[in-house]
Amino acid sequence: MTMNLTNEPLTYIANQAEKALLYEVALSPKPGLVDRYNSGAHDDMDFYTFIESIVSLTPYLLQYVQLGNEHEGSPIELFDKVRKLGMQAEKAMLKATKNINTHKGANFSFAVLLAATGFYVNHAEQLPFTEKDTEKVFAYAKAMSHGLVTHDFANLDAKPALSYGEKLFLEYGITGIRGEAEAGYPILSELVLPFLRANRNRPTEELLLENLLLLMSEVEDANIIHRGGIASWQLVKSEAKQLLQDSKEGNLKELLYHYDEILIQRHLSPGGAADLLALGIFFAKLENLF
Ligand SMILES: CC(C)(COP(=O)(O)OP(=O)(O)OC[C@H]1O[C@@H](n2cnc3c(N)ncnc32)[C@H](O[C@H]2O[C@H](COP(=O)(O)OP(=O)(O)OP(=O)(O)O)[C@@H](O)[C@H]2O)[C@@H]1O)[C@@H](O)C(=O)NCCC(=O)NCCS
Ligand SMILES: Nc1ncnc2[nH]cnc12
Repeated sequence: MTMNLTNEPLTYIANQAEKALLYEVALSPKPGLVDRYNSGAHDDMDFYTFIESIVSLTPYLLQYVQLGNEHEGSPIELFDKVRKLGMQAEKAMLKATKNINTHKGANFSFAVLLAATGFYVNHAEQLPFTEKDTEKVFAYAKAMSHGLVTHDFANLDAKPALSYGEKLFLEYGITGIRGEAEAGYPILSELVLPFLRANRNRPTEELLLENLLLLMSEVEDANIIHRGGIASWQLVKSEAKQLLQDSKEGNLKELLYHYDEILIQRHLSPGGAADLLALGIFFAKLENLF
């Protein structure tokens, strides 16, 4: 029998997710992405669309944590509950953005990870998180998402309209955000969080911009692939790696302004990396890293 917490620590957890979404969109200059300076390679959304989107998702962030905290069944049963709530959140988001997809991927992952966090946290003293706490949440998220890829991508041939993610699975076997969830978010546990922990004393903006480049150099970003194909994605990955090297000269922002122009010209946007950056910020906040 689990002990359900009062709302205060649960609200605290949901607030860190809201902050993470705000930090991500405010971070500038981000190559190809919407930020404070421009709309990157997007002509249907801007900074304010993201503000509307985040405000529409905010009440759901707390509900995801509460759902997890009150849950008493299996991890798969929690996934089923949270998927339904996530669909309502997705509807609210699309209403607020006038049908623009700002945070479909982020909403999905925050739903899974906030529910897993809510399930894991039974004592207010568990906050702030240690590395071990974060790992336990990933393990639970993995159990929640067991079988997701097989389940979601079964019978695609019979579906009349396919999402970008579904098309990429059929064409290349790319599993996107579902694959990341089913594996327990290794990109966060093995790449993002070790980087943020090791560099916790650096200025936040610089740290997060570098973290975004690090993600762009590794993530199988379905957004870049659906817009530009595999060759464009490979090129972006190697360019991001090179930029990380070059920025050791202390000119990170200058390099990023320039690379933003390049990705705008190529009409490419690393939306998957942006979502993962927000998730990384959330756990960094729970661990009090900045
Ligand atoms: C499982 C769902 C959440 C999504 O399934 P669906 O098949 O509908 O969508 P996907 O195409 O698979 O993409 C989902 C979003 O995931 C992001 N993403 C892509 N690659 C990765 C990756 N490697 N790691 C992490 N995240 C990734 C990506 O989001 C970003 O892109 C958005 C813009 O995308 P898009 O609409 O394609 O826009 P444009 O390129 O601008 O398109 P055009 O204008 O050119 O047409 C941006 O917002 C970023 O967020 C993908 O969009 C869903 O089906 C589901 O289960 N929903 C249920 C509700 C729910 O979430 N429940 C709670 C959890 S169980
Ligand atoms: N800042 C951003 N710009 C474009 N797409 C995104 N998806 C998530 N964050 C984004």
